[in-house]
Amino acid sequence: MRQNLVAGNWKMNMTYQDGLALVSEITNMVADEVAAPNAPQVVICPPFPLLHGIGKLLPQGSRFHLGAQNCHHKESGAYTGEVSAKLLASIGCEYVILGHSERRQYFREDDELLGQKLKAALAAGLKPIFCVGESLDTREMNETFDFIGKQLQDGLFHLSNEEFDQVTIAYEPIWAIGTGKTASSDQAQEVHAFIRERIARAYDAEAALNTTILYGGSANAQNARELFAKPDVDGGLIGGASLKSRDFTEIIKSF
Ligand SMILES: O=C(CO)COP(=O)(O)O
Repeated sequence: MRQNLVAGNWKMNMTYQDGLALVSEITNMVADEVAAPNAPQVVICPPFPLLHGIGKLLPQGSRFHLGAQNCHHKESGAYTGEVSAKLLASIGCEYVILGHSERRQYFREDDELLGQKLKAALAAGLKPIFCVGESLDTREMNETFDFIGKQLQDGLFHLSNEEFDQVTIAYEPIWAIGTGKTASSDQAQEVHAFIRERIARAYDAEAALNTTILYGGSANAQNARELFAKPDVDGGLIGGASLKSRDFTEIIKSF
């Protein structure tokens, strides 16, 4: 189902104590607001050890949801140090980020592995937030659309219609992540519209209209409103600015 959504990807930041304090601040600041009709769903994606504690702080049945930043591709077994999708679901996780460029780059996650992770997440009842996005080189060579088309085709469009229904897509240009150099709202809109068109081709027009597509990459309290005003931008996947309660709350209110 297409919805306005803001997800905070904390990456490898925060201690347990700081994380709980941050979430308490955010839920208090957001609860003070009368929910606007287009108020977004909010997904908090902290590191694994914080998930359970933060889950307990999120008001039940509210617009706050819990998300993980990764999961293993097998259901269970001898995989020392790994975390299964099933375990995540059992502690109240609803979402999982997959295909983030940092995991593709630093942990060599390729389309085949991501395909298995998508299946494992979906089998456990988690909703994947699947990331795509081009490097600066790719953009400068005018290959952005080919590159993202291939990421979608090889990484995501093998899912069945029912499986694809559960997926949120995040467009995160690598050159904008953590650089303070955000894509312009027009650049974001252009790629989001392209993604929607490719979904229509791979599935159907209804699937394209129903897919939530987020923008990520140096989104902040100053630029969120302009980005979210674009017709194909349904919200954001926020890194740095999700670590500050005031900034993140401002972004949540930017619809
Ligand atoms: O990678 C991101 C979210 O997943 C974006 O990070 P920044 O918002 O820090 O650029």
